[in-house]
Formats: sequence, structure tokens, C-alpha cells
Amino acid sequence: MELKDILKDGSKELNVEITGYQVDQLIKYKDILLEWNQKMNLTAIEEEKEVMIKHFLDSLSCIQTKYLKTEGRMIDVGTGAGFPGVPLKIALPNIELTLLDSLKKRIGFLEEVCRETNLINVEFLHGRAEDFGQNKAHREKYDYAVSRAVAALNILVEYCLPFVKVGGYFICQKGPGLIEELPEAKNAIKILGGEVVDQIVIDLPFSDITHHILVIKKIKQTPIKYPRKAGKPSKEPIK
Ligand SMILES: C[S@@+](CC[C@H](N)C(=O)[O-])C[C@H]1O[C@@H](n2cnc3c(N)ncnc32)[C@H](O)[C@@H]1O
Repeated sequence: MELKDILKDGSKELNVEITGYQVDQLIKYKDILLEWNQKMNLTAIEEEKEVMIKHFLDSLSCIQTKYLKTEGRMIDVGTGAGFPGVPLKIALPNIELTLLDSLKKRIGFLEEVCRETNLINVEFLHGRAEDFGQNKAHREKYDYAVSRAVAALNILVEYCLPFVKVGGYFICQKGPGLIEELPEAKNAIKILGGEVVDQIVIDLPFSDITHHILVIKKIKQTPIKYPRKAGKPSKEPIK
């Protein structure tokens, strides 16, 4: 099966509409990812077909939740090589995207991807989520936070919920581990002003992988003491 067909058919299965131009943008992204991956550690997934499924379709599955609209401000916390933020921006080009990562080299790669795929209205932030979460320009300024494979849920909510406006959503991609992580994070979610509104099981097309997406709505402002200083949330997660 051709790579383009994996994207077209897989996104249809996820109820996500993508055009031929968006498919071309994703293919270009894959080319740059695999080229840069020779020089720096960006992804352990090196097979083209696997990139389509495990990075692109997996990222696009966030749209299936129906909570993401076609406009608004979104931050991808711990974006790494751009997942899920960049595929989401390709599929929803009117979203204003902020990509945040603590590794400077990854930001350089992301700048190149966005330039080469003609993505506009993308901001790149190099630093820790704990620091930007206390920064007035970013605190409670986003309609959506998204994140994949960054930390256990009780830590991750302290990284992500401070960015979300009251009324906005944190859309969190997790593996089957969510079932154990959720009870341990319930109190942190409440303290940080969130409420779990949905938990969706995603069957990733062309694979036997099942993922979970947890949707947390911001219902109250986050108390100003959160996020605590860099390193503290992972050392002492909120109990
Ligand atoms: C395992 S990678 C996942 C990357 C991407 N989200 C994905 O799913 O492919 C985790 C990323 O989170 C970043 N990260 C971890 N803790 C962070 C923090 N406190 N603030 C900002 N970035 C962080 C790391 O630098 C790394 O790029």
C-alpha cells in the first residue's frame, strides 16, 4: 500500500478529513524527519509506513474526539519531533500553534519542518513547561493543550493545565497505562481546576494498537502556586 493511501484511508477511518495538499505536507514532514534523524535523535520509528501510522495517524486521532475545533490557540507540551502538534496543525491550518520543548535541538528541527511545509502562525518555545506555565503571555491563554508521551498523568496535568483558559480543554494521549494513572491523578486534576469530561479509546488504523485519549475541561482557574518550580512536579507529584 502506498504511503499516501495509508494517510488517506487511515484518516477516513478516524473520521478526519484531509486533502491531497495536506497529504503532501505530511509526506514532506516524513522526509525531513527521517533525514534529520540520521544526525540527531528524533524518533525510534524509522520505517516510513510506521511513521504514517504511529506518528501521523496517531496524532490526527486527537481530532476524532470532537473537542478540537478548526480555530483557536493550541499548545503542544513536550512536542519532541512535533507530535501531536504538527500533524494537527497540518490538518487544522487555522489553529494558532505553539510548540514547546525543553530540548533546543528539537526546536531547530521543528522550525525547518514548518518552513518547508509552509505552516504559518506557529510559535516555538524552548524551555520547561513549569517556567512557561508561570509566564503571563502563556498562562491560561490557550483553548487547547495537547501532549503525548511526556510524563505520568499526575505530573503531566501540572505541566499542561496552567496553559489552558477556563472553558478550554487538555487533550491527553496515553497508552493503556492511563487506567492505572488516572486514579492517581484525580486529585491533581481537581486542584489544578480541571474536570475529566471524556475518555476515548482509539483503534489505530493498520495496526493492532489501542490508545486512549483523556479529555480534561478547565472549569476553574489554576491556583497561582502551580506549576511549581522546574523539576518539582516530577519529584513530588501532587497527591
Ligand atoms: C518522549 S518525548 C515525546 C515527544 C512527542 N510528544 C512524541 O510523542 O513523539 C518527550 C519530550 O518531552 C520533552 N519534555 C519533557 N519534560 C518537559 C518539560 N518539563 N518541559 C518541556 N518539555 C519537556 C522532552 O524534551 C521530549 O522532547
